[in-house]
Amino acid sequence: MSEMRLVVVGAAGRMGRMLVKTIHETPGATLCGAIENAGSIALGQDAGLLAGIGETGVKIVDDPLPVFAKADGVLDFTSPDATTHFSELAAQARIVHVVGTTGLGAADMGRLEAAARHAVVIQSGNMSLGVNLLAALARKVAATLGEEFDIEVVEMHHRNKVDAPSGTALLLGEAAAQGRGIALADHSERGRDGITGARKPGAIGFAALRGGTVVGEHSVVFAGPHERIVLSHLAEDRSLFSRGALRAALWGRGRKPGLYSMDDVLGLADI
Ligand SMILES: NC(=O)C1=CN([C@@H]2O[C@H](COP(=O)(O)OP(=O)(O)OC[C@H]3O[C@@H](n4cnc5c(N)ncnc54)[C@H](OP(=O)(O)O)[C@@H]3O)[C@@H](O)[C@H]2O)C=CC1
Ligand SMILES: O=C(O)C1=N[C@H](C(=O)O)C[C@H](O)C1
Repeated sequence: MSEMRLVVVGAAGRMGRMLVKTIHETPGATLCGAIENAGSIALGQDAGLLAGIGETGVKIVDDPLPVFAKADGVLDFTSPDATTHFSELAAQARIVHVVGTTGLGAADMGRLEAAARHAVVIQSGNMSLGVNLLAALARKVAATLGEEFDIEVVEMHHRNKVDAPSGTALLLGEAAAQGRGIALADHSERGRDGITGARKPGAIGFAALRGGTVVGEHSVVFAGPHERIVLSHLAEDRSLFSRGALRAALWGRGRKPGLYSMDDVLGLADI
């Protein structure tokens, strides 16, 4: 099969630059386009030079339409507004859309589902193998332990992260809720402050720390009578996420339209 031609949107961002580098290192994939916001100071620059891998001949532009028309897939770690817009364009072009963007609300997910009727959309709050394995473990542990074990999800990220709780924290909370057979929306406790009253039985709590350059750290705490089980993942480098995104794109090529997760890509759905 020919190399998969990939576009990176948000190409000047932290993840965008890492994705450009990872495409360069991945057999079977080639960079065919790089998109940034209109008005970005990165417009006109070579995406490879910006990513520190040398000249690629792919200049960063702000019009996705002609670029998507020549591509097989798009890697998208941007913002919820940008991602929902790109999902419509990717669906029109019938190309694979890998969505790493977090902070997506229910309406945004509805727009991704609509796009997935026409194209392959792979969405996950965390593209790393380790976190998706951790989620499968959290599901199992939650299914095994009773309600006398309180579940708390704790995360820490760098000072520039704009959304909380992180997409990963929500993914882990969702896995724990599935294990318990409950709906996360009805049991989540966020942002405790002041006289909160005692913890509600069966709640799944979230706490978010921000600071420094932390790539991403997550723990699911099961706190029971006189003992605690803590499942943790520490991301040491963003290439974890970009390599997962590349794996997802290559997996998605030629598949039937639909909304897929990293569990599908990694074969973890039955664990
Ligand atoms: N699922 C996963 O595994 C991971 C997910 N993420 C998520 O990815 C997202 C991005 O993170 P990060 O790279 O750190 O953030 P950055 O802010 O560094 O990068 C986002 C980039 O997208 C650009 N952008 C925003 N809107 C548009 C648009 N309409 N068109 C083109 N480009 C646009 C931004 O430009 P500008 O600055 O001009 O707005 C910026 O360059 C976040 O939601 C984060 O949580 C991050 C790591 C892993
Ligand atoms: O913004 C980040 O940096 C990250 N975002 C994702 C999230 O919200 O969970 C994934 C990773 O933890 C890094």
